[in-house]
Amino acid sequence: MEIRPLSRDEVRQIDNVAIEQYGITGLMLMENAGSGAARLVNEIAPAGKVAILCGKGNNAGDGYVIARHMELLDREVKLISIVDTESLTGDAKANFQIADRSKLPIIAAADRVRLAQELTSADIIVDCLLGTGATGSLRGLFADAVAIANQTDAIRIAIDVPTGIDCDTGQIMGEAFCAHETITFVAHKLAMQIPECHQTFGRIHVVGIGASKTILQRFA
Ligand SMILES: NC(=O)C1=CN([C@@H]2O[C@H](COP(=O)(O)OP(=O)(O)OC[C@H]3O[C@@H](n4cnc5c(N)ncnc54)[C@H](O)[C@@H]3O)[C@@H](O)[C@H]2O)[C@@H](O)CC1
Ligand SMILES: [K+]
Repeated sequence: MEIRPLSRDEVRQIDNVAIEQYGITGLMLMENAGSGAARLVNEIAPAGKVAILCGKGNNAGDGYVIARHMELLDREVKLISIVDTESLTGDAKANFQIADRSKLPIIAAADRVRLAQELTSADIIVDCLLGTGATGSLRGLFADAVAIANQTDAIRIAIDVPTGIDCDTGQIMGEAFCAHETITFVAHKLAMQIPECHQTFGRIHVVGIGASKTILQRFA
């Protein structure tokens, strides 16, 4: 089913309707998002070490799901959290805990030096720092992580939206993760229609999250 480009508010509406009116839980949506993204990452970059950069919100939650599915695809994968994982909440926390109990490598990178060490050894960097919940200029280590990732030779893959670009307006908030590929959920976001932004998004792929046709049809 073809969906038109969506605003931040519209994707939130879809998530909320699926969760509140249809009983498709946030965890189900995240599992579909993350497993679909993992399969695509594996297709886009079938060999090499994968580093998944994680922030604090549900975009990070996707990262923890992606890591679990990448491991099942026999990929060498590590998670790099730039926030204190104790501060995670909701579905992101749940998927962090699953990853942790599953003994996936989760590295706490609390400073620039550690971040640079961890990112320079990766062949593929997956950006799960910020998604549609990003507001304002990148703060603290978020800005450092984006800058360091952009300086590497790795294949850079953004999940949902590259960190640092506003998904509605395309405005760059300081520096944006310069993605070779973006795996976005449900449909393109408004900024993906803006020609000046194409360089930041790279090639765009759409992955469904399992919201049913009755939920999506008003956005067709
Ligand atoms: N149930 C759902 O709503 C689903 C959400 N999904 C994912 O969730 C994402 C949206 O999740 P959230 O709304 O939690 O948002 P984000 O994951 O974008 O995170 C927002 C959080 O990051 C921090 N933050 C915001 N702007 C910042 C800045 N400029 N610098 C540093 N920190 C900043 C704040 O703590 C904020 O609470 C989507 O992009 C998608 O990847 C998918 O898993 C599909 C299902
Ligand atoms: K992202």
